[in-house]
Amino acid sequence: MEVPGVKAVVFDLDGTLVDSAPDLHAAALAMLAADSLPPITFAQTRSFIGNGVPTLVARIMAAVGLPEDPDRHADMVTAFLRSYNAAPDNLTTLYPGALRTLQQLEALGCPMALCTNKPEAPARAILDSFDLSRFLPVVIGGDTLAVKKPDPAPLRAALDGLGVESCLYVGDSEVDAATAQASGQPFALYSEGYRKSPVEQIPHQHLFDHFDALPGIVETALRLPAA
Ligand SMILES: O=C(O)COP(=O)(O)O
Ligand SMILES: [Mg+2]
Repeated sequence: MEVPGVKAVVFDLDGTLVDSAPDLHAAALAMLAADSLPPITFAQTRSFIGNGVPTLVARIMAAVGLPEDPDRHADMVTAFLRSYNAAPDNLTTLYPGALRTLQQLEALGCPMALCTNKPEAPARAILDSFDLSRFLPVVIGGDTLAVKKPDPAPLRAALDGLGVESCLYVGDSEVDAATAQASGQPFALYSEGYRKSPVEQIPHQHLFDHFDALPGIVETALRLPAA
């Protein structure tokens, strides 16, 4: 494939390749029940996803009326991860066409990586469980570096891992758009994930609502002049 433009594709995970909200919600409910706290709704959990587990837990604590308390927060993050890491792929599903798209991009010789705010261990477990690890040799999780998205460092680390300078970043959220912008990389927005704002309000260069559209977008992006 001619690649005078961007050199690779980097994917977000939650709300992009996989619909993981049901397992995140199950872990949230287990964490709350263990502390005899009231449950939150699935819609609440879904709306709290995007900035990593510590922020997810802080948002859950606020939603059930707990005051800010760093020690309790640390304990609840531990409880959340104990439960989540035990079964991160139980209720999680791949979005339609995602596997086929990865296969097509691999056939085109396109290097690919993962850059997620989910901690690296459950992110890798989910990739293994769906047999996706073979497509994504580089995985940067929310705890891989000292900073998370929207800091540009995780996406830059993914590029370094692939040995390329530019990519199309594919994600579902405001955080992903800000990460791409901060890194100076073009962004493809998947509209069916966990975004909170209308798509018009999320900066993007490409937009798709089904993975079948992504290979065509990637071919176009790879031929554009580098960002
Ligand atoms: O764990 C999160 O909060 C979000 O993860 P993501 O970066 O894969 O969307
Ligand atoms: Mg996401």
